[in-house]
Amino acid sequence: MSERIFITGIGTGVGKTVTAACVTEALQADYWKPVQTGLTEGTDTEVVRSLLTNKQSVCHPEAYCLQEPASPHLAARMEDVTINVKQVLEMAHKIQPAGRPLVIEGAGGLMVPLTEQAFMIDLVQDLEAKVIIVAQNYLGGINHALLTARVLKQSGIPVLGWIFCGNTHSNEAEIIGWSGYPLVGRIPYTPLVDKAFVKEQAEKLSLR
Ligand SMILES: Nc1ncnc2c1ncn2[C@@H]1O[C@H](COP(=O)(O)OP(=O)(O)OP(=O)(O)O)[C@@H](O)[C@H]1O
Ligand SMILES: C[C@H](N)[C@H](N)CCCCCC(=O)O
Ligand SMILES: [Mg+2]
Repeated sequence: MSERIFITGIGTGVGKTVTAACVTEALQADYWKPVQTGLTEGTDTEVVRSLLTNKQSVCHPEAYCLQEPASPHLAARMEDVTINVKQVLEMAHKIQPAGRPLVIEGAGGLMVPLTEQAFMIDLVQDLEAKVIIVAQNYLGGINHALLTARVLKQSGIPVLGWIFCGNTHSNEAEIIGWSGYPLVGRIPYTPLVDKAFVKEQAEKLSLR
């Protein structure tokens, strides 16, 4: 099986999609967001597709698209949809490009319920993916970052390291030091997230 890289975050809105675009561009990988919640502002898949320069990468359709901007299990409950994890895994197998990595973006953080029985972290385990954790600097972020790191460590999931999105801050050294996971990269704040920015950031990531 080709490599699967799961992009998680210390929470929602921390820059997972922008980071996923940079990682996808850097590896000329394919991109997949299995479960999208919240559709009014467009989907993460559309955003990533619009940010890639290389011609190889394919952005695959979601397994589930749910209207409500909420945790997948709640959005599914509201729309009377059953998220079938087995189907998600079968789809991952079907779309995985031969010889190329698949970058997979979660919804929210790792302890977000995906179904009434399973969390996002359970999907990471089932997918046998390696994880990149996206962190952002805000008051309370050290706690969110280290909780994420601890749950990954306790689950024995392989972690490639941290990508910090937004302005640099001394919290980064704390998060790296306490977690023991390395720095994969920094994606600085920009007034305009566009293809040129993503390409430039992709070249700076330490992914190998
Ligand atoms: N480096 C950056 N510079 C400027 N804006 C950014 C940067 N990174 C992310 N953003 C913006 O911040 C917002 C949240 O980022 P993003 O959509 O990547 O978060 P997310 O973690 O993927 O959220 P979700 O949990 O909804 O998937 C977006 O409007 C995005 O364009
Ligand atoms: C709608 C949002 N942008 C994300 N797609 C889903 C975030 C779920 C977060 C749930 C939670 O941690 O409370
Ligand atoms: Mg996103």
